[in-house]
Amino acid sequence: MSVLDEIIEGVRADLADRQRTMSLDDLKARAAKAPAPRDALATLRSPGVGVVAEVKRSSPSKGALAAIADPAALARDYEAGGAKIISVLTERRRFGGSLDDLAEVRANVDIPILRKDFIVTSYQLWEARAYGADVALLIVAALEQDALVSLVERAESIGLLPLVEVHTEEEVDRALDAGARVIGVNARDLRTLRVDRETFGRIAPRIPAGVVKIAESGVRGPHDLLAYASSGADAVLVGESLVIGRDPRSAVADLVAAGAHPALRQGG
Ligand SMILES: O=P(O)(O)OC[C@@H](O)[C@@H](O)c1c[nH]c2ccccc12
Repeated sequence: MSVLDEIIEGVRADLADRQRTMSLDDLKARAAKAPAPRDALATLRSPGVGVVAEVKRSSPSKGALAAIADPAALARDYEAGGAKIISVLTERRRFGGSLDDLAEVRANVDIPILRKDFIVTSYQLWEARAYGADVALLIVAALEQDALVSLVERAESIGLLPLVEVHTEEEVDRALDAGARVIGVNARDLRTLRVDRETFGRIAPRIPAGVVKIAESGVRGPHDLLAYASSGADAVLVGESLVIGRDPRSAVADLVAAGAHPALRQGG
C-alpha cells in the first residue's frame, strides 16, 4: 500500500464520522449561508509570479513542523507579506489540520482560500464551500478518471475553483481531459513522498498556455521560485519553509519580491 493509499484510507474514515454528524442537506444549507466565493482565477492571473502560502502543521514525511496556535494570525502574516492565496491543509491525521482552521482563516483575510485535502467525494466539496473555501484541491493520483471529471464539474457548479494536482505527464493529460483551468504540479511524489524539483520543468511544457500553472512543494526561498518561474510557473505553493521560519511575513514578502521581477511573466 502506498503512502497515498494509507492517507486516503484515514481520510475516508474521518469523512464517515463527519457524515454521521452532519447530513448533506445540513451541509448544503450551511454552504448557502457562506460568503460568496472570491475570484481566485483572477487573482492567479494578476501580475507577478504568485505565492500561495500554506498553513501546514505536520507532514507525513517530516512529522510535526510547527505548533501554529493561531492559524488566522499566520494567514494574516501571509496576506501582509503579499501572498495571493492562502492554502489551508484540512487533513487531520497526517497534517494536523481541520475545517475549523479553514473557517478561521477565511474569516480573517480578504484573499482567496484553498482547501488542501484529499477530496474523494462531493460531500467534501460542499464542506469546502460551507467552511469558506474558494478553491479546492483535486489530486489526480487519488481519483479514478470518472470521479475526477465529476468532482471538477461539481466544484465549478458550487462556485469552487478546482486546482487539479498532477505529478506525471499522463496525469497532465487526465487533468486537461477533466477540464482543469488551473493545474498544480507537485514536486513531491505522494506515493513515495520523495521531492524532485525537476518535475515541474519536465512536465510543464505539456500544459497549454491559458491554463494556470502552479509549482508545488520544495520551495526553500526566492531561488527556487525563480527556477520554477523560469520554467513557466504562474505561481508557487509553499508550506514548510514558511511555517518553520521565524518571520513568515517577510519570508513571503521576499518570495513575492522575487516573483515581481520584470523579467518574469506579468499576468495574463
Ligand atoms: O511544504 P512544501 O514542500 O512547501 O509543500 C507545500 C505543498 O506543496 C504540499 O503541502 C502539498 C502539495 N500537494 C499536496 C497534497 C496533499 C497534501 C500536501 C500537499
